Amino acid sequence: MTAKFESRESLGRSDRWVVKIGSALLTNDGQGLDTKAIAGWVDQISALVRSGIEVVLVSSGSVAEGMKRLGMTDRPKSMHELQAAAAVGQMGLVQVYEANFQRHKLHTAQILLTHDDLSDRQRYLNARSTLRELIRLGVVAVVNENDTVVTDEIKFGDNDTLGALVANLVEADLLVILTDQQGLFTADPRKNADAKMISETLASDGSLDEMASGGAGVLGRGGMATKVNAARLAARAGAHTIVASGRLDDVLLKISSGEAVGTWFKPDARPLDARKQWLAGHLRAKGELVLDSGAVKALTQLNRSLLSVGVRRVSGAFNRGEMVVCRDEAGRVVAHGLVNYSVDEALKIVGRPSECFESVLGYLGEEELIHRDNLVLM
Ligand SMILES: Nc1ncnc2c1ncn2[C@@H]1O[C@H](COP(=O)(O)OP(=O)(O)O)[C@@H](O)[C@H]1O
Ligand SMILES: N[C@@H](CCC(=O)OP(=O)(O)O)C(=O)O
Repeated sequence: MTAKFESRESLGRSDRWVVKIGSALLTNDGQGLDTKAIAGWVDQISALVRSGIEVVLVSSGSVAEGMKRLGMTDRPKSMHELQAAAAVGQMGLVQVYEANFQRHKLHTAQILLTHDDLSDRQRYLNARSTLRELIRLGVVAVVNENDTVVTDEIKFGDNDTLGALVANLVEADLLVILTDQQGLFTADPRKNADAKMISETLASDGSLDEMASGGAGVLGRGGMATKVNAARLAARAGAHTIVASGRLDDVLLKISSGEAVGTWFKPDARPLDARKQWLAGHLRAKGELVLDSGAVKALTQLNRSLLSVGVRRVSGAFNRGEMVVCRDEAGRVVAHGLVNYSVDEALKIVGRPSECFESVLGYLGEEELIHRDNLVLM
Protein backbone atom coordinates (compact mmCIF):
# COMPACT_ATOMS: atom_id res chain seq x y z
CA MET A 1 0.00 0.00 0.00
CA THR A 2 1.45 3.37 -0.93
CA ALA A 3 1.62 5.30 2.31
CA LYS A 4 1.53 8.55 0.33
CA PHE A 5 -2.26 8.85 0.11
CA GLU A 6 -3.94 7.31 3.11
CA SER A 7 -7.04 9.47 3.14
CA ARG A 8 -9.43 10.96 0.62
CA GLU A 9 -8.19 14.41 1.70
CA SER A 10 -4.55 13.67 0.92
CA LEU A 11 -5.49 11.99 -2.38
CA GLY A 12 -7.58 15.05 -3.30
CA ARG A 13 -4.48 17.20 -2.84
CA SER A 14 -2.32 14.98 -5.09
CA ASP A 15 -0.35 16.69 -7.85
CA ARG A 16 -1.13 14.92 -11.11
CA TRP A 17 -4.44 13.53 -12.33
CA VAL A 18 -5.71 11.83 -15.45
CA VAL A 19 -9.44 12.43 -15.90
CA LYS A 20 -11.29 10.08 -18.27
CA ILE A 21 -14.77 11.01 -19.48
CA GLY A 22 -16.70 8.15 -21.06
CA SER A 23 -19.08 7.94 -24.00
CA ALA A 24 -22.02 7.15 -21.75
CA LEU A 25 -21.69 10.63 -20.26
CA LEU A 26 -20.45 12.72 -23.14
CA THR A 27 -23.31 12.15 -25.49
CA ASN A 28 -26.96 13.07 -25.35
CA ASP A 29 -28.42 9.62 -25.86
CA GLY A 30 -26.12 9.14 -28.82
CA GLN A 31 -27.22 12.46 -30.35
CA GLY A 32 -23.79 14.09 -30.45
CA LEU A 33 -21.89 15.77 -27.67
CA ASP A 34 -23.51 17.14 -24.53
CA THR A 35 -21.81 20.54 -24.85
CA LYS A 36 -23.37 21.97 -21.69
CA ALA A 37 -22.08 19.09 -19.58
CA ILE A 38 -18.65 19.35 -21.24
CA ALA A 39 -18.50 23.07 -20.38
CA GLY A 40 -19.14 22.12 -16.74
CA TRP A 41 -16.33 19.54 -16.62
CA VAL A 42 -13.97 22.00 -18.31
CA ASP A 43 -14.82 24.61 -15.64
CA GLN A 44 -13.95 22.10 -12.94
CA ILE A 45 -10.71 20.95 -14.61
CA SER A 46 -9.69 24.59 -15.07
CA ALA A 47 -10.30 25.22 -11.37
CA LEU A 48 -8.12 22.20 -10.54
CA VAL A 49 -5.37 23.50 -12.82
CA ARG A 50 -5.57 26.95 -11.19
CA SER A 51 -5.19 25.28 -7.80
CA GLY A 52 -1.94 23.69 -8.98
CA ILE A 53 -3.13 20.21 -10.02
CA GLU A 54 -1.75 18.98 -13.36
CA VAL A 55 -4.51 17.35 -15.42
CA VAL A 56 -4.45 15.21 -18.57
CA LEU A 57 -7.86 14.54 -20.06
CA VAL A 58 -8.86 11.31 -21.83
CA SER A 59 -12.10 11.87 -23.69
CA SER A 60 -14.33 9.56 -25.71
CA GLY A 61 -17.12 10.89 -27.93
CA SER A 62 -15.68 11.05 -31.44
CA VAL A 63 -17.85 8.28 -32.90
CA ALA A 64 -21.07 9.65 -31.38
CA GLU A 65 -20.33 13.19 -32.58
CA GLY A 66 -19.30 11.95 -36.04
CA MET A 67 -22.52 9.97 -36.33
CA LYS A 68 -24.53 13.09 -35.54
CA ARG A 69 -22.62 15.25 -38.03
CA LEU A 70 -23.04 12.63 -40.76
CA GLY A 71 -26.72 12.07 -40.00
CA MET A 72 -26.23 8.42 -39.03
CA THR A 73 -28.97 7.17 -36.72
CA ASP A 74 -27.54 3.74 -35.86
CA ARG A 75 -23.98 3.02 -34.79
CA PRO A 76 -22.25 1.86 -38.00
CA LYS A 77 -21.34 -1.81 -38.17
CA SER A 78 -18.47 -1.66 -40.62
CA MET A 79 -15.01 -0.66 -39.51
CA HIS A 80 -14.45 1.96 -42.22
CA GLU A 81 -17.76 3.70 -41.47
CA LEU A 82 -16.90 3.80 -37.76
CA GLN A 83 -13.46 5.14 -38.60
CA ALA A 84 -14.91 7.82 -40.87
CA ALA A 85 -17.40 8.81 -38.16
CA ALA A 86 -14.59 8.99 -35.60
CA ALA A 87 -12.48 11.18 -37.91
CA VAL A 88 -15.38 13.62 -38.41
CA GLY A 89 -16.41 13.58 -34.76
CA GLN A 90 -12.91 14.11 -33.39
CA MET A 91 -12.99 17.59 -34.99
CA GLY A 92 -16.11 18.39 -32.99
CA LEU A 93 -14.61 16.99 -29.82
CA VAL A 94 -11.48 19.13 -29.98
CA GLN A 95 -13.50 22.21 -30.99
CA VAL A 96 -15.68 21.92 -27.90
CA TYR A 97 -12.73 21.41 -25.57
CA GLU A 98 -10.60 24.13 -27.17
CA ALA A 99 -13.45 26.68 -27.06
CA ASN A 100 -14.26 25.91 -23.43
CA PHE A 101 -10.68 25.86 -22.14
CA GLN A 102 -10.13 29.16 -24.01
CA ARG A 103 -12.69 30.75 -21.67
CA HIS A 104 -10.24 29.92 -18.89
CA LYS A 105 -7.19 31.05 -20.90
CA LEU A 106 -5.86 27.49 -21.03
CA HIS A 107 -4.35 25.90 -24.11
CA THR A 108 -5.30 22.39 -25.21
CA ALA A 109 -3.43 19.81 -27.28
CA GLN A 110 -4.80 16.85 -29.18
CA ILE A 111 -3.11 13.48 -28.64
CA LEU A 112 -4.38 10.45 -30.57
CA LEU A 113 -2.80 7.14 -29.58
CA THR A 114 -3.03 3.53 -30.69
CA HIS A 115 -2.06 0.39 -28.88
CA ASP A 116 0.86 0.00 -31.28
CA ASP A 117 2.20 3.42 -30.28
CA LEU A 118 2.41 2.25 -26.70
CA SER A 119 3.77 -1.25 -27.37
CA ASP A 120 6.76 0.07 -29.26
CA ARG A 121 9.22 1.16 -26.58
CA GLN A 122 10.61 4.09 -28.62
CA ARG A 123 7.18 5.46 -29.54
CA TYR A 124 6.03 4.95 -25.95
CA LEU A 125 8.97 7.04 -24.74
CA ASN A 126 8.18 9.72 -27.37
CA ALA A 127 4.53 9.89 -26.28
CA ARG A 128 5.70 10.09 -22.68
CA SER A 129 8.09 12.99 -23.36
CA THR A 130 5.46 14.91 -25.31
CA LEU A 131 2.80 14.50 -22.63
CA ARG A 132 5.23 15.48 -19.90
CA GLU A 133 6.31 18.56 -21.85
CA LEU A 134 2.68 19.60 -22.36
CA ILE A 135 2.11 19.24 -18.62
CA ARG A 136 5.21 21.36 -17.95
CA LEU A 137 3.85 24.02 -20.31
CA GLY A 138 0.52 24.09 -18.48
CA VAL A 139 -1.36 22.79 -21.53
CA VAL A 140 -4.33 20.44 -21.05
CA ALA A 141 -3.77 17.43 -23.32
CA VAL A 142 -6.98 15.88 -24.67
CA VAL A 143 -6.29 12.22 -25.45
CA ASN A 144 -8.40 9.75 -27.43
CA GLU A 145 -7.75 6.54 -29.29
CA ASN A 146 -6.69 7.11 -32.90
CA ASP A 147 -9.81 5.33 -34.15
CA THR A 148 -9.09 6.14 -37.80
CA VAL A 149 -6.13 3.82 -38.07
CA VAL A 150 -6.94 1.02 -35.64
CA THR A 151 -8.46 -2.32 -36.49
CA ASP A 152 -10.39 -4.61 -34.18
CA GLU A 153 -7.37 -6.73 -33.33
CA ILE A 154 -5.22 -3.84 -32.20
CA LYS A 155 -7.64 -1.41 -30.63
CA PHE A 156 -8.04 -0.59 -26.95
CA GLY A 157 -11.76 -0.31 -27.76
CA ASP A 158 -12.63 1.28 -24.45
CA ASN A 159 -10.99 4.42 -23.17
CA ASP A 160 -10.69 3.14 -19.60
CA THR A 161 -7.64 1.10 -20.60
CA LEU A 162 -6.24 4.07 -22.50
CA GLY A 163 -6.80 6.24 -19.40
CA ALA A 164 -4.81 3.80 -17.25
CA LEU A 165 -1.96 3.64 -19.76
CA VAL A 166 -1.86 7.44 -19.94
CA ALA A 167 -1.82 7.54 -16.11
CA ASN A 168 1.20 5.21 -16.23
CA LEU A 169 2.85 7.28 -18.97
CA VAL A 170 2.66 10.53 -17.05
CA GLU A 171 3.13 8.91 -13.62
CA ALA A 172 -0.18 10.30 -12.40
CA ASP A 173 -1.09 10.02 -8.72
CA LEU A 174 -4.77 9.67 -9.50
CA LEU A 175 -6.90 8.38 -12.37
CA VAL A 176 -10.48 9.67 -12.22
CA ILE A 177 -12.93 7.76 -14.41
CA LEU A 178 -16.17 9.67 -14.85
CA THR A 179 -19.12 7.60 -15.96
CA ASP A 180 -22.92 7.46 -15.75
CA GLN A 181 -23.03 5.52 -12.45
CA GLN A 182 -21.99 6.71 -9.01
CA GLY A 183 -19.22 4.14 -8.83
CA LEU A 184 -18.71 0.39 -8.76
CA PHE A 185 -21.74 -1.43 -7.35
CA THR A 186 -21.88 -4.99 -6.04
CA ALA A 187 -23.81 -5.78 -9.26
CA ASP A 188 -24.93 -3.78 -12.30
CA PRO A 189 -27.35 -1.22 -10.77
CA ARG A 190 -29.33 -1.12 -14.03
CA LYS A 191 -30.27 -4.73 -13.52
CA ASN A 192 -30.18 -5.13 -9.75
CA ALA A 193 -32.01 -2.61 -7.57
CA ASP A 194 -30.42 -4.01 -4.39
CA ALA A 195 -26.87 -3.44 -5.57
CA LYS A 196 -24.76 -1.39 -3.14
CA MET A 197 -21.96 0.98 -4.03
CA ILE A 198 -18.44 0.09 -2.92
CA SER A 199 -16.81 3.13 -1.35
CA GLU A 200 -13.22 1.89 -1.27
CA THR A 201 -11.36 -1.27 -2.18
CA LEU A 202 -7.97 -2.60 -3.12
CA ALA A 203 -7.68 -2.62 -6.92
CA SER A 204 -6.32 -6.16 -6.72
CA ASP A 205 -9.36 -7.56 -4.86
CA GLY A 206 -10.43 -10.60 -6.89
CA SER A 207 -14.10 -10.29 -5.87
CA LEU A 208 -14.47 -7.14 -7.99
CA ASP A 209 -14.52 -9.14 -11.25
CA GLU A 210 -17.79 -10.84 -10.46
CA MET A 211 -19.40 -7.52 -9.44
CA ALA A 212 -18.29 -5.80 -12.63
CA SER A 213 -19.29 -8.53 -15.03
CA GLY A 214 -22.57 -6.87 -16.08
CA GLY A 215 -21.47 -5.38 -19.42
CA ALA A 216 -21.65 -1.80 -20.67
CA GLY A 217 -24.52 0.66 -21.08
CA VAL A 218 -26.00 1.36 -24.50
CA LEU A 219 -23.39 3.90 -25.51
CA GLY A 220 -20.39 2.80 -23.51
CA ARG A 221 -17.89 0.25 -24.72
CA GLY A 222 -16.30 -1.35 -21.71
CA GLY A 223 -18.73 -1.25 -18.77
CA MET A 224 -17.35 -1.66 -15.23
CA ALA A 225 -15.08 -4.60 -16.07
CA THR A 226 -12.74 -2.38 -18.08
CA LYS A 227 -12.81 0.22 -15.28
CA VAL A 228 -11.74 -2.38 -12.70
CA ASN A 229 -8.98 -3.57 -15.04
CA ALA A 230 -7.93 0.02 -15.67
CA ALA A 231 -7.73 0.60 -11.90
CA ARG A 232 -5.49 -2.49 -11.63
CA LEU A 233 -3.25 -1.34 -14.46
CA ALA A 234 -2.94 2.12 -12.91
CA ALA A 235 -2.25 0.51 -9.52
CA ARG A 236 0.76 -1.34 -10.94
CA ALA A 237 2.34 2.07 -11.44
CA GLY A 238 1.31 3.10 -7.93
CA ALA A 239 -1.65 5.27 -9.02
CA HIS A 240 -5.00 5.41 -7.24
CA THR A 241 -8.28 5.36 -9.20
CA ILE A 242 -11.66 6.89 -8.41
CA VAL A 243 -14.68 5.86 -10.51
CA ALA A 244 -17.44 8.42 -10.01
CA SER A 245 -20.50 9.91 -11.62
CA GLY A 246 -19.83 12.76 -14.03
CA ARG A 247 -23.41 13.89 -13.41
CA LEU A 248 -22.77 14.67 -9.76
CA ASP A 249 -22.47 18.45 -9.30
CA ASP A 250 -18.84 19.56 -9.01
CA VAL A 251 -17.68 15.97 -8.85
CA LEU A 252 -14.03 16.78 -9.56
CA LEU A 253 -13.98 19.59 -7.02
CA LYS A 254 -15.57 17.28 -4.47
CA ILE A 255 -12.82 14.73 -5.11
CA SER A 256 -10.15 17.42 -4.70
CA SER A 257 -11.62 18.52 -1.37
CA GLY A 258 -11.55 14.92 -0.11
CA GLU A 259 -15.27 14.16 -0.23
CA ALA A 260 -16.03 10.44 -0.32
CA VAL A 261 -17.62 10.29 -3.76
CA GLY A 262 -17.42 7.28 -6.07
CA THR A 263 -15.36 4.13 -5.60
CA TRP A 264 -11.73 4.53 -4.55
CA PHE A 265 -9.42 1.78 -5.86
CA LYS A 266 -6.14 1.68 -3.95
CA PRO A 267 -2.86 0.18 -5.11
CA ASP A 268 -1.51 -2.46 -2.76
CA ALA A 269 1.76 -3.50 -4.29
CA ARG A 270 5.03 -1.69 -4.64
CA PRO A 271 4.92 0.15 -7.98
CA LEU A 272 6.68 -1.59 -10.86
CA ASP A 273 9.71 0.14 -12.30
CA ALA A 274 9.18 2.18 -15.46
CA ARG A 275 10.17 -0.50 -17.95
CA LYS A 276 7.99 -3.14 -16.29
CA GLN A 277 5.07 -0.70 -16.25
CA TRP A 278 5.46 -0.42 -19.98
CA LEU A 279 5.53 -4.21 -20.26
CA ALA A 280 2.42 -4.56 -18.08
CA GLY A 281 0.63 -2.21 -20.45
CA HIS A 282 1.33 -4.50 -23.42
CA LEU A 283 -2.14 -5.88 -23.78
CA ARG A 284 -2.04 -7.81 -27.03
CA ALA A 285 -0.17 -11.08 -26.76
CA LYS A 286 1.00 -12.79 -29.93
CA GLY A 287 1.20 -16.24 -28.37
CA GLU A 288 1.07 -18.39 -25.28
CA LEU A 289 3.47 -20.58 -23.34
CA VAL A 290 2.27 -23.19 -20.86
CA LEU A 291 4.76 -23.64 -18.01
CA ASP A 292 5.34 -26.61 -15.75
CA SER A 293 5.14 -26.11 -11.97
CA GLY A 294 8.91 -25.72 -11.60
CA ALA A 295 8.98 -22.90 -14.11
CA VAL A 296 6.00 -21.20 -12.44
CA LYS A 297 7.85 -21.32 -9.13
CA ALA A 298 11.07 -20.01 -10.71
CA LEU A 299 9.20 -16.99 -12.04
CA THR A 300 6.82 -16.23 -9.19
CA GLN A 301 8.96 -17.05 -6.16
CA LEU A 302 12.56 -16.92 -7.27
CA ASN A 303 12.44 -13.96 -9.67
CA ARG A 304 14.23 -16.03 -12.35
CA SER A 305 14.19 -15.86 -16.15
CA LEU A 306 12.09 -18.38 -18.08
CA LEU A 307 14.09 -21.27 -19.51
CA SER A 308 12.73 -23.41 -22.34
CA VAL A 309 13.18 -26.57 -20.28
CA GLY A 310 10.20 -25.54 -18.10
CA VAL A 311 7.83 -24.89 -21.01
CA ARG A 312 5.32 -27.59 -21.89
CA ARG A 313 3.47 -26.09 -24.84
CA VAL A 314 3.77 -23.19 -27.27
CA SER A 315 1.05 -21.66 -29.43
CA GLY A 316 0.39 -18.54 -31.47
CA ALA A 317 2.37 -16.65 -34.09
CA PHE A 318 5.15 -14.57 -32.60
CA ASN A 319 8.52 -13.26 -33.62
CA ARG A 320 11.55 -12.61 -31.47
CA GLY A 321 10.91 -9.60 -29.20
CA GLU A 322 7.13 -9.93 -29.20
CA MET A 323 4.82 -10.32 -26.23
CA VAL A 324 3.53 -13.69 -25.07
CA VAL A 325 1.39 -14.78 -22.13
CA CYS A 326 2.74 -17.42 -19.77
CA ARG A 327 0.13 -19.67 -18.14
CA ASP A 328 0.34 -22.45 -15.61
CA GLU A 329 -1.03 -25.87 -16.50
CA ALA A 330 -4.43 -24.95 -15.02
CA GLY A 331 -4.66 -22.06 -17.52
CA ARG A 332 -4.03 -19.22 -15.03
CA VAL A 333 -2.03 -16.29 -16.36
CA VAL A 334 1.31 -16.14 -14.56
CA ALA A 335 3.28 -13.52 -16.49
CA HIS A 336 3.67 -11.52 -19.66
CA GLY A 337 7.03 -11.27 -21.36
CA LEU A 338 8.99 -10.51 -24.49
CA VAL A 339 10.35 -13.72 -26.04
CA ASN A 340 13.88 -14.19 -27.32
CA TYR A 341 12.83 -16.70 -29.99
CA SER A 342 10.16 -16.86 -32.72
CA VAL A 343 7.35 -19.43 -32.48
CA ASP A 344 9.11 -21.75 -34.97
CA GLU A 345 12.28 -21.69 -32.92
CA ALA A 346 10.38 -21.97 -29.62
CA LEU A 347 8.56 -25.09 -30.85
CA LYS A 348 11.92 -26.74 -31.45
CA ILE A 349 13.44 -25.91 -28.07
CA VAL A 350 10.53 -26.31 -25.59
CA GLY A 351 11.19 -28.87 -22.92
CA ARG A 352 14.91 -28.86 -23.77
CA PRO A 353 17.83 -27.38 -21.82
CA SER A 354 19.69 -24.46 -23.40
CA GLU A 355 22.79 -26.64 -23.99
CA CYS A 356 20.82 -28.28 -26.83
CA PHE A 357 20.01 -25.02 -28.64
CA GLU A 358 23.03 -25.12 -30.93
CA SER A 359 22.39 -28.67 -32.12
CA VAL A 360 18.62 -28.12 -32.50
CA LEU A 361 18.61 -24.62 -34.00
CA GLY A 362 22.01 -24.59 -35.66
CA TYR A 363 23.07 -21.55 -33.63
CA LEU A 364 23.25 -20.44 -30.03
CA GLY A 365 20.99 -17.51 -29.15
CA GLU A 366 20.09 -16.32 -25.67
CA GLU A 367 20.12 -18.90 -22.90
CA GLU A 368 16.66 -17.75 -21.68
CA LEU A 369 13.39 -18.01 -23.55
CA ILE A 370 12.33 -14.84 -21.70
CA HIS A 371 14.84 -12.85 -19.68
CA ARG A 372 13.57 -11.75 -16.25
CA ASP A 373 14.09 -8.07 -17.20
CA ASN A 374 11.49 -8.65 -19.92
CA LEU A 375 9.00 -10.49 -17.67
CA VAL A 376 6.22 -8.99 -15.63
CA LEU A 377 4.23 -11.15 -13.20
CA MET A 378 0.46 -10.83 -13.48
N1 LIG B 1 -21.11 -3.50 -10.87
C1 LIG B 1 -21.43 -2.45 -11.62
N2 LIG B 1 -21.48 -1.21 -11.05
C2 LIG B 1 -21.80 -0.11 -11.80
N3 LIG B 1 -22.07 -0.16 -13.13
C3 LIG B 1 -22.03 -1.36 -13.75
C4 LIG B 1 -21.70 -2.55 -13.03
N4 LIG B 1 -21.70 -3.59 -13.90
C5 LIG B 1 -22.01 -3.08 -15.11
N5 LIG B 1 -22.21 -1.74 -15.03
C6 LIG B 1 -22.59 -0.89 -16.18
O1 LIG B 1 -21.47 -0.14 -16.63
C7 LIG B 1 -21.98 1.04 -17.26
C8 LIG B 1 -20.86 2.08 -17.41
O2 LIG B 1 -19.92 1.63 -18.37
P1 LIG B 1 -19.95 2.19 -19.86
O3 LIG B 1 -21.34 2.12 -20.39
O4 LIG B 1 -18.86 1.50 -20.61
O5 LIG B 1 -19.61 3.72 -19.60
P2 LIG B 1 -18.47 4.71 -20.13
O6 LIG B 1 -18.85 5.09 -21.50
O7 LIG B 1 -18.57 5.82 -19.13
O8 LIG B 1 -17.15 4.01 -20.07
C9 LIG B 1 -23.09 1.46 -16.36
O9 LIG B 1 -24.03 2.26 -16.99
C10 LIG B 1 -23.65 0.13 -15.83
O10 LIG B 1 -24.85 -0.26 -16.49
N1 LIG C 1 -12.54 6.29 -29.13
C1 LIG C 1 -13.98 6.14 -29.00
C2 LIG C 1 -14.32 5.85 -27.56
C3 LIG C 1 -14.47 4.42 -27.17
C4 LIG C 1 -15.47 4.36 -26.01
O1 LIG C 1 -16.67 4.58 -26.18
O2 LIG C 1 -14.95 4.15 -24.80
P1 LIG C 1 -15.70 4.33 -23.36
O3 LIG C 1 -15.97 5.77 -23.14
O4 LIG C 1 -14.66 3.81 -22.39
O5 LIG C 1 -16.95 3.52 -23.31
C5 LIG C 1 -14.70 7.47 -29.35
O6 LIG C 1 -14.14 8.55 -29.13
O7 LIG C 1 -15.84 7.40 -29.81
